[in-house]
Amino acid sequence: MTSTSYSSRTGDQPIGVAVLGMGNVGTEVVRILRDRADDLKARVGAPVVIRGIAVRRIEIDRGVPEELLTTDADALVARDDVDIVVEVIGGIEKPRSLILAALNSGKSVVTANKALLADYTGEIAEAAERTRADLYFEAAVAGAIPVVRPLMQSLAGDKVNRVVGIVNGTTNFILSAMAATGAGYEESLAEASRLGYAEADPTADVEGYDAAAKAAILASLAFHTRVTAADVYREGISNVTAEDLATAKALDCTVKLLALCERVSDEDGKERISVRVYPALLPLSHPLARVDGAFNAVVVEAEAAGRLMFYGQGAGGAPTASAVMGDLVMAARNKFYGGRGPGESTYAKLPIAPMGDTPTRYHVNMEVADRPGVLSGVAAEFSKRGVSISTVRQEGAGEGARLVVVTHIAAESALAETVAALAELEFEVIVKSVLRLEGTEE
Ligand SMILES: NC(=O)c1ccc[n+]([C@@H]2O[C@H](COP(=O)([O-])OP(=O)(O)OC[C@H]3O[C@@H](n4cnc5c(N)ncnc54)[C@H](O)[C@@H]3O)[C@@H](O)[C@H]2O)c1
Ligand SMILES: N[C@@H](CCO)C(=O)O
Ligand code: NA
Repeated sequence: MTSTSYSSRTGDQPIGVAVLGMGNVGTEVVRILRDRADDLKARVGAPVVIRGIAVRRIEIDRGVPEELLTTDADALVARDDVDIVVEVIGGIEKPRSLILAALNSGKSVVTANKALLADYTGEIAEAAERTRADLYFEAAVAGAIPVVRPLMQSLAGDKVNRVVGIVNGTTNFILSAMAATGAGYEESLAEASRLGYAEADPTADVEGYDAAAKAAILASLAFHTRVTAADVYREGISNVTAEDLATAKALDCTVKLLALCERVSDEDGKERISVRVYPALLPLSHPLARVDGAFNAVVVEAEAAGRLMFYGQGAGGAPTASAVMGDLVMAARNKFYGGRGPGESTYAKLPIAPMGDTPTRYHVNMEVADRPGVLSGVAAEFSKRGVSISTVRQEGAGEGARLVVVTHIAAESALAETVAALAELEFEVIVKSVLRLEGTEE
């Protein structure tokens, strides 16, 4: 006979919450907790009460009673009247020890910290399993957009084959501004920081680390396999030029920083997973091409469900707080009624495919001398390595003519070898840029 555990709480006993960090996200979480206290009580079954808010400096006026503020996050987490810990500090070491302390003592944790989850997913998930504590992190991927819960729960009975998304608001904001108005990279980044989208260190955004952490989380959920940030191939947007965007426009494409998670087969037909983040050309007809500004979108392809698309605000204090609050209500209900949210699922343990085996299409932009034999010489280098050419376009004539080759699907390693060989040709070929082309079938 199985036993069922019910909470012994009554509706008079509040659920105690500790909020760690009062920056962009924490400020909005605290505001909603205070402004919506009656609704939250009705939705949970018991009052949800802030026991304390950990901040770095008390003296700043934050519009909350001063007695709620503390600089001692460890002591706040350890309080007996704290049932749920909301971590919105960011960073790695401090939140790691606070989250582990909370989980080890059976407290529920809600976090928006994708960097931490992607690096320490094993340690944190195992701590939650040991004490059967709740660990919720909807805000960690694509801000307000429900995507963690759909993968973990709604699609738990389906087989997910592919997840492709724009999951970083800052870089999407920058690329959209550069494409639409020709705005500069630096000024767009400064604006994204001012609007509260960028990480404390925006290198995490522009170099793709933030998107890679989110890709690791998405792939873990989609493929029931533990994937960490180190498993994700990553390129950021710092090398994307105004010329790349102009090229994209001429091809009826745009450039987006994509997170791609997919099942791929090795030569023996065994299943592996490929998880990667890079800027890529995307046809304007693709649904992700129309996602602009700090908006994010995630397309999930599942065997029975087919294609699903999730779209919305992927960054910013209030949208992210919405996702945190959804998790907080879940965790509070579990405290009140008993029961537990879903834990980590890693049973499939699929291997990660090396980046060199990853199949993609490429757009190769070359400067060449327009002389007899050059085009056939270039084409020969592609065909020698099994990289099939889809289209070739020449622009200009004489020295410095442009040759633009678009390939069919080829392995990353074959393309890299081709580019290296082109540089060795006796006639002059300068590869100006190589952009991957996603969102097409061939
Ligand atoms: N801003 C967003 O759009 C967004 C979206 C999704 C997820 N996130 C994640 O949410 C987390 C918070 O992001 P944010 O934008 O609010 O960051 P933020 O830098 O605005 O806020 C963090 C706050 O925590 C405080 N803090 C740092 N160390 C502390 C400590 N030891 N004790 C108490 N307070 C401490 C800082 O002073 C700061 O006020 C990060 O993990 C981030 O990756 C942010
Ligand atoms: N810095 C992140 C915040 C949301 O996770 C972004 O720009 O998407
Ligand atoms: Na989300």
